[in-house]
Amino acid sequence: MYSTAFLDLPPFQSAAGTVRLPGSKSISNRVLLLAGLAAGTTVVHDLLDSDDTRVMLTALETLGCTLRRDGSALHVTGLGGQLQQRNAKLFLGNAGTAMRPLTAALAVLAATQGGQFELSGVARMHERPIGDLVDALRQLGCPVTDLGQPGFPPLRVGDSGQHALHTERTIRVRGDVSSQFLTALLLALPLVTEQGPVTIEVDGELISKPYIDITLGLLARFGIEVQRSDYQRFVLPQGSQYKSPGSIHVEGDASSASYFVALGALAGIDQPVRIEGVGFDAIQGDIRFVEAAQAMGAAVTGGPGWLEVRRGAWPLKGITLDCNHIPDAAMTLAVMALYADSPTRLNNIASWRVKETDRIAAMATELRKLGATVEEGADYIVVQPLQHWQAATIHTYDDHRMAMCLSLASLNVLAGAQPPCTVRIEDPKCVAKTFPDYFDALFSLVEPVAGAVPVLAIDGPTASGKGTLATELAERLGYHLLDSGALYRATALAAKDAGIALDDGPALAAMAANLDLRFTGHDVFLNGREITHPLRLESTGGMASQVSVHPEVRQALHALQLGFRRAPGLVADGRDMGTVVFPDAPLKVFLTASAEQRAARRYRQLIEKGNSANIDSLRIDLEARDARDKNRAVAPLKPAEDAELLDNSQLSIEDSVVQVLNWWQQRQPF
Ligand SMILES: O=C(O)C1=C[C@@H](OP(=O)(O)O)[C@@H](O)[C@H](O)C1
Ligand SMILES: C=C(OP(=O)(O)O)C(=O)O
Repeated sequence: MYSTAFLDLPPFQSAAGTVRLPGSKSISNRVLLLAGLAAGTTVVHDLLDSDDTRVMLTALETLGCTLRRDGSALHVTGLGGQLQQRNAKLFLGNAGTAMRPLTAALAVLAATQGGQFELSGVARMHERPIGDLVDALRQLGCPVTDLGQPGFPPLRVGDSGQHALHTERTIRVRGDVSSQFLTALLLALPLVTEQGPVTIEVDGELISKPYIDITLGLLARFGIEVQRSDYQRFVLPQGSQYKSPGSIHVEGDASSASYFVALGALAGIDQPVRIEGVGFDAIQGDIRFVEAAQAMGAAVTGGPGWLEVRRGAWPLKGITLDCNHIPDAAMTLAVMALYADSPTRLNNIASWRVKETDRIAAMATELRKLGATVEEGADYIVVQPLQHWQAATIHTYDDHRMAMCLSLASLNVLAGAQPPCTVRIEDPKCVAKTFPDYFDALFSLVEPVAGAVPVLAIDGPTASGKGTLATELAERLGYHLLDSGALYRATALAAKDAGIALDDGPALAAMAANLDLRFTGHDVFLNGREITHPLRLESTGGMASQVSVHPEVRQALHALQLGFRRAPGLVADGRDMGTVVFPDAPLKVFLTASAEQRAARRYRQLIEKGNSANIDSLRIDLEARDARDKNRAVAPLKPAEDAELLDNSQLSIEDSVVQVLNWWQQRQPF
């Protein structure tokens, strides 16, 4: 996951390959609640692991459910309808699928068994309506107290007393703000069917109907057959009991699939984008996003549990569509619309305004930053095709779908953007709500425009602090890191293992070309053996300096180094990154510090690690190494002509990082 302040997406020109989707949020949280209410153990396979499911899991544990992980399966032992905790405070983040159903279930349990629960979330959750559900629960006789603004969380359900509920009454619930209120009642009211059937009627036109089908389908898996008349009247039979199906599989998230369906439609030019985990047999209504994408031109094939998407019509075709049945996935159409030949109008999407953010306003604002012409109304949005693209910083409003949708703007070169534009996504970690690894999945499929993956080259002499600076920069930018010195050090260690003399250039080069080197986080493996510690030894550094004087060795490692240049970008640390390996790097920094300072730093490092050291001999070694690096025939250590010089003798690490990030920012088009 990218926890950076922003993530710059370089322009991409094609996409191909396979993505395996994380589990459906809507199914995961329903299954968790049903398993938590049922008696016995339910084994849940392929559960979504994200912010929204984590808040549900924490809530269930707080309430006394037992959770046990077993590989990719989760064993949930439920309450069997009996409260174990009568008092708890639950924090539910911004998960509508946790807040609404838990409110209903706990309101009913607290009222009938005596208890009191407080449910709260993030600030935005406290702006998302829940009043229609609260009204329905009050009709039933459940005590519900507004702890903030009436009609919005936080709420207290129950008052510790026991109450007879009016289950004989028809419970009326409005359905035109969110279908989750009806879902919440359907999931909770089987708890009170002992005396007779319970009837729910919907007031107003129900929105997002396919989500009710998910609810009814999963209730059926847990042994409860709801009788439904249209989407208007629902009867829970007398004596309904949650019966665990024993084990249950969560299909991949169909809303998350929409980004990759769009990717295939835009950029699956020679090869398709294959999506695994969700297919035409999906129980999620958002699978019908595929029809909308096809109407815009996508070429889609599929079967049970898979889809393959290629570019069909190009440019895409503008469409007018009532999107009420696919409220979440429809956002993706708004970005696809930029690549169309005519305007796209998405109708009946008023619910966008009460989701993670006001999505109609947010979408219009951010698409306009890219240069688009957008018209918004109370319940619709019209997006014009985009000809004159602008690089933009996209604000994401803590809305996962804003981040994922707008990432598709990075394919602008396909719509003729000249030059192709970088798209900056602010707060990329907001995707953690439903798809923590979204950007990794995206990067595994897309091919950047040639030369468009940016490199930030940091060169400098030994002990100048390059490694620390480069690591920190890579972390702040979300970029890959190339510690090119480590390649030379590993070559030296491999030579030692193989008994190759350090002055035998050709033999060293032959070996370096086939180096079996693996970087895993901070650990390094050579031929399967961990070399993280030996790699850092002073003696290894000395050998590396000898190995690196051979032109053949440098040549052999060149290709290996170029391979590190992958999306979204690279911070390359070494001695010839800016001069030889990445001469087109948009920013080259030559880092220095006085020999005295560098010797002192190295001395402190060694002493801290419990090694003995002599500062004078360290300084002599360091100066000898500088001389060797500066005077070697091939790729001598020197600043590139266009390098920024940074002497960090008197700077803290943070000062240096800020300085380099400022230079980096000056080179951005934003
Ligand atoms: O029941 C569900 O799982 C959901 C219903 C939809 O909400 P609305 O009914 O509020 O449109 C959808 O937007 C949300 O992401 C998930
Ligand atoms: C509306 C959404 O979430 P929630 O389940 O919180 O309503 C969404 O995921 O797009």
